[in-house]
Amino acid sequence: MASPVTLAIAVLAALPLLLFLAKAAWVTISCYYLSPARIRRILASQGVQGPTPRPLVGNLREVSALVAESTAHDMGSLSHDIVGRLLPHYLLWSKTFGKPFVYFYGSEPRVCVTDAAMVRELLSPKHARVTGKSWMQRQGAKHFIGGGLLMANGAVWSRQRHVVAPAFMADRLRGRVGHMAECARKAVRALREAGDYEVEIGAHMARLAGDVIARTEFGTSYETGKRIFVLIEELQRLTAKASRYLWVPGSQYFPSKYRRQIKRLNGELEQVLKESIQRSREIADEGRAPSDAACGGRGLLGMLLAETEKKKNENAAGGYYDAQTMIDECKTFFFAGHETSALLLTWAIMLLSTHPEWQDKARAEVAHVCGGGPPTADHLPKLTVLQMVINETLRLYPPATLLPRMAFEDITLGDRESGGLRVPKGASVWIPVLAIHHDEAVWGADAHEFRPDRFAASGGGSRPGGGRFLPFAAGPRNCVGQAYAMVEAKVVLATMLAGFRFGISDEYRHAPVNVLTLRPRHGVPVRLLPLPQRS
Ligand code: HEM
Repeated sequence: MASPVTLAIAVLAALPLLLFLAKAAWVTISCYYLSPARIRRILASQGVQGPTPRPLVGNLREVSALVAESTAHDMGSLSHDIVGRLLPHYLLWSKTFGKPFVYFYGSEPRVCVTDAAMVRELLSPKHARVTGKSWMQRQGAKHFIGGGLLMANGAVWSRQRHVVAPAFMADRLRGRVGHMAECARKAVRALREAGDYEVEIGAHMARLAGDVIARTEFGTSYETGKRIFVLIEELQRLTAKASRYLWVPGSQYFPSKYRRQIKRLNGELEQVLKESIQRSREIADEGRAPSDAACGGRGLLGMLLAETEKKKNENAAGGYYDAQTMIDECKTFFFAGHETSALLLTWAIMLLSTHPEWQDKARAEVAHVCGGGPPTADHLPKLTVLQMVINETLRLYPPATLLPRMAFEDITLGDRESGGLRVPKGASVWIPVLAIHHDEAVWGADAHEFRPDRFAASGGGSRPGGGRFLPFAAGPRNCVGQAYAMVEAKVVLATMLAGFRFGISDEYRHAPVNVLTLRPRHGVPVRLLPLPQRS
């Protein structure tokens, strides 16, 4: 039997481990039980109710079951009334518990807010530093975009935003229009030469949007960057699978087949990006970069390289653009600048194919403004019908259907005296953009119809919904690529309209689904009728 001295030594030796385990247990209980329960109580005291959450899993099972049921089949008709299909839990719970209501995504409380004034306030500069992306979101995106701008928070986000934002200013965008038009012309030429009567346009738009971002921001092409896009897409798919159990405490450390695959693919992606960045750096160092190429020129990669150079010259320690941040930022922009734009173009072509009267109007405007030539920076503001079509597409089919913001401090939305909403630290506010865009109280009885002229009063502008048009979010943390995306959409759609008449294929099955972004489950097959081209 051990003597009391030996026992005391053993206890002392094990003390750090015991303390560590006790701390881990306390943090787990606090994160997964005490804090969510506290937030639920505070919200309930203000009348904010919701479905009863189960321990750990919250209301995840209900959300999954409702969405699985509503999206089990294609839509019977080509209706744009898609809120019940994509956000069935929102419809059910807002009806049952009123607005706002709260549900639990695992142990993360999500307060669903639609009130226009509260949404505006939440997205305003007032809360920009004290709200951001939650642990769950960051963990979910960690392996395919890492700590780039989209997932950064607080002071780090602010600095990163400050560095990249100038790359997307209006004066710099003018220089991109020629490249975008060239990419679009190449795509139209390839489609005409292939002679395909019927094509799945989504795949072509994804490739074209990839070509545009690769060329304008990274000084490369879709073909060269192809491996990057393929890897990001694959990583996104695997990460979504691996994240299904993030609600289980410590699950991020469990070994799984997905995690092994993610590690391997992420390693490959980072290697490809490192080589590409190194190549650009060498070209810039040798002064071989053409004046308008990405490196050393106007593109994002050029700005990031300049930033790291600046840090090196200043000999600054802990600069925000170290090698890993640079790689994460490249991943972020390859991802964010590609998929959403491709979806906007795809849905716009679906809507124009099914509304020939708007297709004719938009084509007539393109012919009138561009005179049969490629669209230029000076033409774009004059394409107001096209602008209305793009806005109406983004209203009906916003690629990002939900906007999440976690409160890192207690915040109050609205006037506390007159019934403002106190959002406790640790709660996420979710803005259901899709539901707001389809709200009849905002847009009228025809809210689910494709009626681009509702944007006519503002000359194709974006404000008829009184600040409730949010495809790019709003405030300081809005989409940094918004102007870029609009320029790109106009250039591509103008070129497509000049190249073809399009109609929806009999094979088209209307089945919008929300897989991180709002996409057509079976793609969008269209019939293309080539139009005569100016020689
Ligand atoms: C139709 C096309 C696009 C749509 C609908 C769209 C939508 C959005 C939305 C809603 C956000 C806010 C997300 C959030 O905070 O949760 C966002 C952020 C962002 N977008 Fe876009 N986007 C589009 C195109 C682009 C393009 C072309 C780029 C890059 C060239 C881009 C880069 C980004 C980045 C980096 C952020 C994070 C900004 C920040 O947190 O400061 N997006 N986008």
